[in-house]
Amino acid sequence: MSKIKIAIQKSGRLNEDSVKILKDCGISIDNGKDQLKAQTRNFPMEVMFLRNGDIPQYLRDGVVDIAIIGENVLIEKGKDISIAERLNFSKCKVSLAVPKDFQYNSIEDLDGKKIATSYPNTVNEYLGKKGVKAELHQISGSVEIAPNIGLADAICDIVSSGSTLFKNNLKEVEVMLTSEAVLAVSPKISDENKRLLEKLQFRIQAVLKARNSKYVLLNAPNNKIEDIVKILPGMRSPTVLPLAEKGWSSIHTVVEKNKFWEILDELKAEGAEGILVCPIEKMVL
Ligand SMILES: Nc1ncnc2c1ncn2[C@@H]1O[C@H](COP(=O)(O)OP(=O)(O)OP(=O)(O)O)[C@@H](O)[C@H]1O
Ligand SMILES: O=P(O)(O)OC[C@H]1O[C@H](OP(=O)(O)OP(=O)(O)O)[C@H](O)[C@@H]1O
Ligand SMILES: [Mg+2]
Repeated sequence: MSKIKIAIQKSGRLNEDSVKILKDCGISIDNGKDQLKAQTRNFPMEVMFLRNGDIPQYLRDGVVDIAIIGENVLIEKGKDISIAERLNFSKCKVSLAVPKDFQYNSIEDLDGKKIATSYPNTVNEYLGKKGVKAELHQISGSVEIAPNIGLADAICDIVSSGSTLFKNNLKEVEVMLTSEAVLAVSPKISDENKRLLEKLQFRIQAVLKARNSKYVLLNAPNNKIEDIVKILPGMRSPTVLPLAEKGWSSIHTVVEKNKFWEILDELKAEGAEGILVCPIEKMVL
């Protein structure tokens, strides 16, 4: 039987969440630590632990069938590689930044300047579109230090909380792109492994929907059910069950995680009591 080969980052920002999402899909990796390759239980899959930056080439060559990778890396050097799922973790921006005292008004201010970056293609494309010419210095890490040691006038790198920029006395002036972890697919994947990919995608979607939802249970007097049901969304519609106490019911439904607090206030105003909010493990619509 065929096995689908997946690449995940060996160590770094994506590693832990990549292992976690596979685990939540019921796929556990056998002794992954310090190995280049590992087998899995419960799914015909082989895991390769690779550097994030090397993964586009492995996908292109068909050495691996699929990979969990930062979208920014695909934009930089894997535009020919397709994305099957967006995974909603490792969210970040790729931005241009300059020293705080740089009088920055527009992108034209970078014309003729030196920019240090690990993302030369992304910067060149962005500047090209704006008609700006700059001199690029490609470095592979600690990019934010470059202006302070006189290597460059500006930088382009990943920004998340902004604390690395802050610590290096820099300010973000242009957001070139936003990124998150994605499931990418080799153009050389076989038909047999495409079917395994579909199975995996089905599981990932169930996990992501569940992560984004809460199961809500509450009690309400029967004369309030209609008003409460109007507030509540549901997968089809909320479940209403009678309580042992006459005149009262229990209402159950699924609510989107980021809408939950708002709905809670409305529910209380309508007389809901004993509200419980529970995590959902998997969700199939
Ligand atoms: N501060 C951050 N916050 C959120 N996501 C980030 C952050 N830094 C990086 N990422 C995302 O995680 C990916 C991996 O980053 P990480 O720094 O672990 O590896 P790397 O040095 O880019 O790659 P390699 O595995 O090739 O050494 C990045 O491509 C980006 O998508
Ligand atoms: O806006 P922030 O929240 O500060 O995050 C941004 C920083 O995070 C990443 O580096 P990382 O910590 O992965 O170190 P690395 O340079 O060794 O990859 C990135 O290269 C930035 O330097
Ligand atoms: Mg990094």
